Amino acid sequence: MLLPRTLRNAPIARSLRAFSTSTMVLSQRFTLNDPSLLLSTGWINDAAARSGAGRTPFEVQDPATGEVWTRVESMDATDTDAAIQAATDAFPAYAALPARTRARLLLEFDRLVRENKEDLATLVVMEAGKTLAEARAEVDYAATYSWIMAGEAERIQGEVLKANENPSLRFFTIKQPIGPVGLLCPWNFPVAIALRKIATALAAGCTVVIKPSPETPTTALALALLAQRAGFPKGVVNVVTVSSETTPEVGQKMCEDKRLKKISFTGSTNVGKLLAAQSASSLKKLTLELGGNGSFIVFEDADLEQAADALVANKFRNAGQVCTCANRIFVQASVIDRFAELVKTRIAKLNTGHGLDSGVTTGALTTERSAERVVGLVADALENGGTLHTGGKRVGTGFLFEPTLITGASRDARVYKEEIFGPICSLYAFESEEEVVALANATDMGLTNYVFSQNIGRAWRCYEKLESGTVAINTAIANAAESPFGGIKESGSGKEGGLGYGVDEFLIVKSAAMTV
Ligand SMILES: O=CCCC(=O)O
Repeated sequence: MLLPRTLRNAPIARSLRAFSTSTMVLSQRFTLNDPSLLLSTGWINDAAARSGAGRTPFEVQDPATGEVWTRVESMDATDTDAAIQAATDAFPAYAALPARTRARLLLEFDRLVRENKEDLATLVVMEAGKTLAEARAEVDYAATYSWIMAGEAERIQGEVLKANENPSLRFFTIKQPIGPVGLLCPWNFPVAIALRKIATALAAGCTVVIKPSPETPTTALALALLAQRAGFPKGVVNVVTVSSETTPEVGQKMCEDKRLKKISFTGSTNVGKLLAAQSASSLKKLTLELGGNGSFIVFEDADLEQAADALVANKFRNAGQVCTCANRIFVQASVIDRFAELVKTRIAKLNTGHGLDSGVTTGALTTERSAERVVGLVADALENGGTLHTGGKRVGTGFLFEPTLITGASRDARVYKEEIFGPICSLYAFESEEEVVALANATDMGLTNYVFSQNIGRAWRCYEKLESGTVAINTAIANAAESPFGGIKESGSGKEGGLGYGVDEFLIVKSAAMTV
């Protein structure tokens, strides 16, 4: 790989520094092929950072058991200031690298992510509670972004325009990296969403300050270390690890600090609104991937077996903690009983447990808070007329919850109105296409909707009329790196991934005029 001379030898020396940092592994449940990937402090200027205030590290729990398995240093607004300065200092030189150099660095980063797939997947299981199969799939999915963004780095181009009413005037545009950026990452896809944001920013020529969730700091740190080993220059990738106590001050600092030119956030709509308010003082550009309350619509002319397979795959993936998970499941009245039976049969084959144990198909909710919330949602659905067909209870000592099927809950139930973010399927009957489109659109959210029908005209009409960033037709898969992903209404603004869309979020367009 042809890198500038200053970049070529740097990774080895810097990696040695990383190895010398102490990590705390408190679990016998797993081993890593490369134990140096597990870091316990934040990451600033290509070195493990120690918080100056000497605070007690925060605990990271294994969601399947509730046990603490590692501790990570809790950083605050002062540490964030240092991380922002590192990204600011590194920006001019990084932004000036040729696009092909950035592409090569990204390809090496991509190779290292794939090479370390097993370790990254193991960390995902331990911090997020997924099954190993889901965690491996997440790393594969993550790497589709590092791969595609390497190509995107080379495709950033401007245009030449002729002024139609003035033949002697020409206009040009160039696209330039927006500057150092803040990436606020969620716990439900700690590798995929982080890498999607990191790779896109790096492709554009931006330097980054990453704030992972308190639940899932170790994978973000491992990604930073791999970025360093790939040869990204010092200060280009920085990570501020936060406890739940320091999260608010660090988020606010990142939004208000004028050195960061953009925030990309994935998380809840409420937090997205708060970050938007905090970013107002610096009029920071925002990409917000927020909550959903998507519909999964099954018409009587659908292939019901296919729809049931898709629903179970969609709804119980990551224990239902996916922003694109179906929330309100509308089934045409003539087939709802049969469909419920098909879903129940499939749920009976699921096995909830620790993600590293064999035979487990459904992992844990990531936090105690989520598990308790899901308990409350089921109780509320039953109080609002719902019938419980299967599931409905917590199991084990951690945050495991049985895959659950409810029918007949009213539209007053919280499972209808709120984003469930847990393993609950709640089915509602509808009569006509017009009715179900109106019901699906009667929400402030607009992320993803699903339509199952063999009638191509009907599927197309729904695609056009449903108010969401994405409509998936006869499939449970709503997203891929090639497709622009992002919500409308209160599900957010801006796009991630896609050809040109995601990277444009990290670029400014500068125009020029010239007389010829
Ligand atoms: O939670 C949201 C994940 C969305 C996706 O990347 O498919």
